[in-house]
Amino acid sequence: MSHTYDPYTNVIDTMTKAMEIGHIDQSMFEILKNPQRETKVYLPVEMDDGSVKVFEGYRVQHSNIRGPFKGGIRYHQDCNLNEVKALATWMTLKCAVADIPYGGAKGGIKVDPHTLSKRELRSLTRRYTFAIAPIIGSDTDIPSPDVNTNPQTMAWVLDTYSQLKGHPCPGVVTGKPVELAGSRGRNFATGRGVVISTKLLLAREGKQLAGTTAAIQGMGNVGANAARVFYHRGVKVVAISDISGGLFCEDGLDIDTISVFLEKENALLKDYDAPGIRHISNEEVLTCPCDVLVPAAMENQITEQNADQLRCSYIVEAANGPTTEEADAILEKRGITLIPDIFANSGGVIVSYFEWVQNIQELTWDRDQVNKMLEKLMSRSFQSILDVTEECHCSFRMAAYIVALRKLVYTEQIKGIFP
Ligand SMILES: NC(=O)C1=CN([C@@H]2O[C@H](COP(=O)(O)OP(=O)(O)OC[C@H]3O[C@@H](n4cnc5c(N)ncnc54)[C@H](O)[C@@H]3O)[C@@H](O)[C@H]2O)C=CC1
Ligand SMILES: O=C(O)CCC(=O)C(=O)O
Repeated sequence: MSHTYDPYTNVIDTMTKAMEIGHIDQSMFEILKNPQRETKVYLPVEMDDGSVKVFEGYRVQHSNIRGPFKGGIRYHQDCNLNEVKALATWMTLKCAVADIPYGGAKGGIKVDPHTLSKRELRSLTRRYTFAIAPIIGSDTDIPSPDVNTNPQTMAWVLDTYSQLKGHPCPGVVTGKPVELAGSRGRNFATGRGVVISTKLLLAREGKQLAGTTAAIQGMGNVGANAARVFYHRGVKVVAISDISGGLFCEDGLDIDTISVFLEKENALLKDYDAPGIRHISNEEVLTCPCDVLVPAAMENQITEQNADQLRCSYIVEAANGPTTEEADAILEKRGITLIPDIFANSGGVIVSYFEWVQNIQELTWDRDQVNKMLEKLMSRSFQSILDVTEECHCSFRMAAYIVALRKLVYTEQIKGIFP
């Protein structure tokens, strides 16, 4: 039966199932069911025409059981508290799966940033930073980019926060420009991690990246960088899309040329053309024939409405929460193997961790060192997920949740919350 999609219900239901399958102490669940803190702020901004507009913003701090709160900031017209709660919860689970010493948080502002000038966007970001400044900091809560935010946004957050404190505070955000103490490799990291996840999955089945076909929904930071790394590793990227629609080419798209086109301001795929390319809808990108489907846009894209029509063998979730619970069940029945978001897109937060470590130690690592360490950490956490699929005879999603929940429960127990 179809119902209104609620990402927070999705994550809580999935956690509930994982607690049962993984035989995890249920008493802990009451703690993880609710975020530790939900902050809602109202942000007045003077617009370019002299009027004043008030925007709604959020920062949800789900858990700091395993370390400081950590997670991105999203600007989107549909952003709301429930979505941010789900995203914050996924961060807690993701950092536990990756085995990095962070908890989970997420922030957002309900705004379509494409309707604002650069000055308005900067004012809004500064207002938001002032509003959440009392609850963020290098050892408390460390934001980073997410949908419609980027290194420029992080530079504004960093500058505002540092002015408030009266000294440079590079460790307060990650995903900063390299010139402002950002890490080499962070911008590519989530996309690179998606490719590492795909490689690990295929290797387990005796297959290789080269020669595989992929379709990617969303050509932003994550999707576009995954597409580039795939392309350079010999993957045939047959379909891609952005908010304006999709492109398809059976022989594989020229991702380098398309990437150059997308770097122009306000570039949209609907305006791209080249011989042999067919313009298709966003829905068709999801259902086109390919080996690996990579949803890299928003939540709620693979649903009970289209799960039956997918023509891929594997799904690698680059976005957070792209698959609904109902769709998950259909995919499992159909034998489509899915690598879940809390592992597949963990490359971003893993390299954020490296950035923070470099900031604290006042060191800089080179790109090779970052990429090597990223691959090492992801291989290690993939193995821990694989072990649980074998122990509990469950899907990769269930196994990843079990890995995370066991660590969270154990940490809580050794800290001594329970008698
Ligand atoms: N930026 C990061 O480091 C990380 C991002 N993620 C997740 O990855 C996903 C994408 O994030 P970013 O690439 O950073 O965002 P972005 O803002 O850079 O790009 C989003 C892309 O998706 C497209 N898009 C938006 N709605 C769409 C729709 N309905 N259909 C098709 N395309 C659509 C946009 O046109 C754009 O190409 C989100 O779920 C985010 O939470 C996860 C981990 C880290
Ligand atoms: O890099 C980070 O801190 C987190 C990125 C993020 O928001 C995510 O993984 O969903």
